[in-house]
Amino acid sequence: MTEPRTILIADDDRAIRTVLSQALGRSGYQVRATSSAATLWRWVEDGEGDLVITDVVMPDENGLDLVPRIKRIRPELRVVVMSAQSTFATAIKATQRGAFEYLPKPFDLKELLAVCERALAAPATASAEEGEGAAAEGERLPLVGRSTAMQEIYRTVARLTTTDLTVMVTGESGTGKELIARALHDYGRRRTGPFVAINMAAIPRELIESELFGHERGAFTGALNRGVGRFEQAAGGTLFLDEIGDMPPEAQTRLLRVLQEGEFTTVGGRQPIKANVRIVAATHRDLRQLIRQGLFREDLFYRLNVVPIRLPPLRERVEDIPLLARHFLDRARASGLPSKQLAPEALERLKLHPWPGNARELENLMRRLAALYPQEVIGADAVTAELAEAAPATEAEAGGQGTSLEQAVERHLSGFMAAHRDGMPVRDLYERVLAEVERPLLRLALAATRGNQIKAASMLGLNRNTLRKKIRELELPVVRGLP
Ligand SMILES: Nc1ncnc2c1ncn2[C@@H]1O[C@H](COP(=O)(O)OP(=O)(O)OP(=O)(O)O)[C@@H](O)[C@H]1O
Repeated sequence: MTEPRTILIADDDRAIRTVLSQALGRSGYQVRATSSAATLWRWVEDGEGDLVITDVVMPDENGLDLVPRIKRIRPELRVVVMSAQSTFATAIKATQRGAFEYLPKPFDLKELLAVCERALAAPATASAEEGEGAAAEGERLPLVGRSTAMQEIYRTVARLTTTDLTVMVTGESGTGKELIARALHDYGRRRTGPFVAINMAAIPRELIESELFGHERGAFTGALNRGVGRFEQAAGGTLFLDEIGDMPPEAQTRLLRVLQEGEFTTVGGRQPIKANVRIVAATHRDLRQLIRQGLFREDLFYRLNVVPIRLPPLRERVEDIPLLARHFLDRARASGLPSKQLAPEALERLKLHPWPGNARELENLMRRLAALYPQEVIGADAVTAELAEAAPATEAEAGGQGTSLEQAVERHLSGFMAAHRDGMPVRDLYERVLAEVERPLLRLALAATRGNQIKAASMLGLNRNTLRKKIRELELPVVRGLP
């Protein structure tokens, strides 16, 4: 029999001390619990305990301030921080000050037990976590929302700030994917380096490789000088590959090679250059489906999807709406718009909306309300009116059931427009949008005819050669005999 391990608990809430002591005791641990930071500190100084679980807000001292002090005198002693102030700032602070894990309250006892087990099992590294003393502890952190889903994301982001792992952020348009990428950079190891973003959907396909990797003079028509690519610009920092699902196949192959070999060459160049970037990729598309359709390389997916972060749509975390709305009104005021409040009924109204454009749609709505409505307190009517104003035609107005496809397309397109409003080359929008429709249409027709192009062409009412040409242009996979 090995000696039972001792866990030190500090929390000023007696009920929590009791519940934790019982649960940990039942699992075979020895427990000492106190309501004060001072007592915990004395125990630690005396060399007691194999693990610490501490609350943040205690009457005599903030638990977060205690963590670095504990790490200084007993670097091997793991500290788990729990807090009811479940903000992004708490998650980041806990991690950067050297906590082993951060648990937003309320948490599941099973989860706590799992954390304790991990904390006691993992070999102790004597060095304090690297973030300690980091410049960016972030009092004015940009990520808002306290839903369970967001808290899980904060914990993941906080943990990832001490690593250089590749991250894949997925979520609908406007859910905050870029914001997460920035948070990973701003609070990560590479925060003093550059943050460079590139949006695959906003750059003409034929230029993506040279944008990413740079080009030599004369590498292609129009390349009058050597061009530095984003990989080189981001050296020492973070490279954000936005809308990665829109990356053309050749660029995918090249990117895969860079990830495998850790170096790249410019377009037209021979000299390998060391890649020194942390990669964060993002997409609103379903990459697994793109893989099935032959449009995204599976091997590249696994290289990028090292740590996946899924951002839930706003309609799945309506409890975040009041805080977010407040945050966006504050931002509107900071940009010179009048100060506004939302009446409780207005907030209730906001919670009923489906938010196809997510946080971005809410942000735009708050700006409009701040700009257009004279009253200081915004009521439910104003919200309803503005939501109706901005919405695509409703089913009833547009004539019932038959228009649902049109609505779906319109919603998709408005998301597309919103997503690219900052950097979309507007010249070929018509073509691009038609291609968006063409691709699934042709794919489905080919699937329905088991890849028989003659039948598919006749089904579509297209000339066979036209279909063949389109298949080539749209880079559709040619598969025969599909079920
Ligand atoms: N949790 C959040 N807290 C505060 N602001 C947020 C949050 N989520 C999103 N936002 C804000 O909403 C807007 C849209 O976010 P962002 O651009 O990061 O979304 P995205 O998912 O990258 O969108 P797209 O896929 O369309 O590029 C930004 O102004 C961002 O600051």
